[in-house]
Amino acid sequence: MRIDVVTIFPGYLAPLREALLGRAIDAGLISVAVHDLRTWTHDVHQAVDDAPYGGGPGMVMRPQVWGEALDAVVGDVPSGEAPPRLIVPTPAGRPFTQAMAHEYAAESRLVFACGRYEGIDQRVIDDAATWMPVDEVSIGDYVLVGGEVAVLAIVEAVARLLPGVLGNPASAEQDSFSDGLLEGPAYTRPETWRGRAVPDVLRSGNHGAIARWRRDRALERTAARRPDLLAALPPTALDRADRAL
Ligand SMILES: CN1CCN(Cc2ccc(Cn3ccc4ccc(-c5n[nH]c(N)c5C#N)cc43)cc2)CC1
Repeated sequence: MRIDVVTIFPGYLAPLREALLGRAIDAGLISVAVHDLRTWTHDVHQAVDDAPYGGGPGMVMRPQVWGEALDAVVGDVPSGEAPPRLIVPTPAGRPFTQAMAHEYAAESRLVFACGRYEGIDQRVIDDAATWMPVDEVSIGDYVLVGGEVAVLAIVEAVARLLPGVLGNPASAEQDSFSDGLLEGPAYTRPETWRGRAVPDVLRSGNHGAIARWRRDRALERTAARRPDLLAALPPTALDRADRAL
């Protein structure tokens, strides 16, 4: 997978080259190119923002700079080849979900536009949508200062789903949300730590009992922390034992 990121703060994306993602890049599983938006300014101040039409606080990112940047970064899409998907993080975006991470993992190329200030002139998104799929997404109901942190989160969520990136593919298969529930508590050695023992069932070797215990803890945690996920489960998702909990 090829990933391009356009931002006025390239250094914000440095963590993409660390650890697991860094190894995936070194292994050639993904390529990441980070582009400084100011490359496409033509004035001495390298201005990327201007006052909002209609008034209001803050500044809006200028369409001319973004238009030239996306034209250059996306480039000419060879005929017959699918254009990349453009992902624009924004507080007003569609909630980013694990299901979307799987959709994006199936793409051969993703381009990310990192806004700052009050966001990017809407005409940039509208123009881009005439020649490539565009998703305006949000990583959560809280307010950040720009799109870079969201790109780090989205790229990590997508890259870990790519074959060969995770050492243990089973981890991705047993993700939280993969069965619609939050995962339950996890334990490792020592058996007792600060007077707290690991639940006996986990040391019993009884795999059926362990699976049941884990399912029960996942259901309890989901009911307590994310009742919306429980309500969204199809009726067939809960068996008799689940309902007895
Ligand atoms: C008067 N009001 C009018 C509404 N604005 C709304 C607003 C507009 C931009 C910004 C800053 N910003 C700029 C680009 C950008 C991209 C993503 C995100 C982002 N935040 N939270 C997420 N989950 C995000 C994601 N993904 C924030 C961004 C903050 C708040 C506030 C002031």
